[in-house]
Amino acid sequence: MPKNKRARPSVASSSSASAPYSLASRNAGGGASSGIKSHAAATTSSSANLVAPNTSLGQHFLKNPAVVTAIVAKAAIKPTDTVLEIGPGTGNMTLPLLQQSKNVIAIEYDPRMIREVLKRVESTSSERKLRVVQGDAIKTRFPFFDVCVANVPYQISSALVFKLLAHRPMFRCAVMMFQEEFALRLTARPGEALYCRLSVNTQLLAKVDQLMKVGRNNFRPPPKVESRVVRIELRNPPPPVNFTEWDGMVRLLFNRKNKTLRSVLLTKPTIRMLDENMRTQRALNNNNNGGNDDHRMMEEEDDEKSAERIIEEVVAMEKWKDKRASKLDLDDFLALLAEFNKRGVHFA
Ligand SMILES: C[S@@+](CC[C@H](N)C(=O)[O-])C[C@H]1O[C@@H](n2cnc3c(N)ncnc32)[C@H](O)[C@@H]1O
Repeated sequence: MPKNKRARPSVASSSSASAPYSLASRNAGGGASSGIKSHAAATTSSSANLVAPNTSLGQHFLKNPAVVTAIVAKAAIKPTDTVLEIGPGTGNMTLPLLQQSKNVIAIEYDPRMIREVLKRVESTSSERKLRVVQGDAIKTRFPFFDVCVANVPYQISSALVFKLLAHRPMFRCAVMMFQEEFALRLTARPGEALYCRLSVNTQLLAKVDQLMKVGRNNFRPPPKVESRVVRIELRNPPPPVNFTEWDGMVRLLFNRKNKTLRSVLLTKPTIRMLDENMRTQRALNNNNNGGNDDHRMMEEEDDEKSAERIIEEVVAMEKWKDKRASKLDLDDFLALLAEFNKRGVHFA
């Protein structure tokens, strides 16, 4: 796996995090509506692109206008849309996004970049449509948006995907650039080498499409790895599953994805953790169902069994015997979780 050398930025001080910047507010009342420059010209000739990139912040700017145009087209932005852009940098993608949308809210960590992107819209018809928030996108509360577009440092990819999967209200889609291997993990299928916890969690909550490959030389400076653009659309309605518990189970099973379920689940620490969860769950059930005799009888039967015995029973079933996480699909994981829950075993 290619290692990304860029470090995640340290968190901005709370006083500076999430501070909105807007030329519109600084310049209210002034400025002609000259319209933004053609994007090709803006990308290749803007002084913004002369700002020294800080690669420790993942600053690899898209320098090929054709790629920018293709990404913006894939986002299918409507004139009524609010677009959330993560990491606008010098604004190479921000400008065409502004042209197509009602407004753009951009979250950028580096104040130098914020100055550049604001400079590029100053005195244009887009000026009032742009709001830039300074902060770490992972720690900043997202505003309402219809479409998210992002070309971010690859080391925040995972946190960003999980943040988007959990975001409500649901948005129409997110079009995101990722390191190639990360993008392929999002859509990996059972049995493929890249199939992992990220794959099943993402596919449980969203539909992901691979849109295009983007070579290293489309960036300034070129990153060490190839990139891909994907579209993420949240499943609506979301699946009826407790995600914390689902992720608890999936995380355990993918720790050693090529081992049998039996050998992954029947370890001392796992049994201890599941026994603890069972005790908590039983205590809660007893409180909640104090007057329900049928339920109490079922609980008493379950009470006799330890997590270890229940795991033994489940992994011995024909459906789960000798199975490994690396070969199970979403329906298998859902069925496995339901089987454990039915027997009182919980993963969170
Ligand atoms: C790969 S550059 C992309 C810039 C621009 N979108 C483009 O395509 O040319 C990533 C941008 O994200 C910003 N950034 C890095 N970490 C960030 C974070 N945690 N939150 C918000 N922005 C971040 C960087 O400063 C940089 O401007």
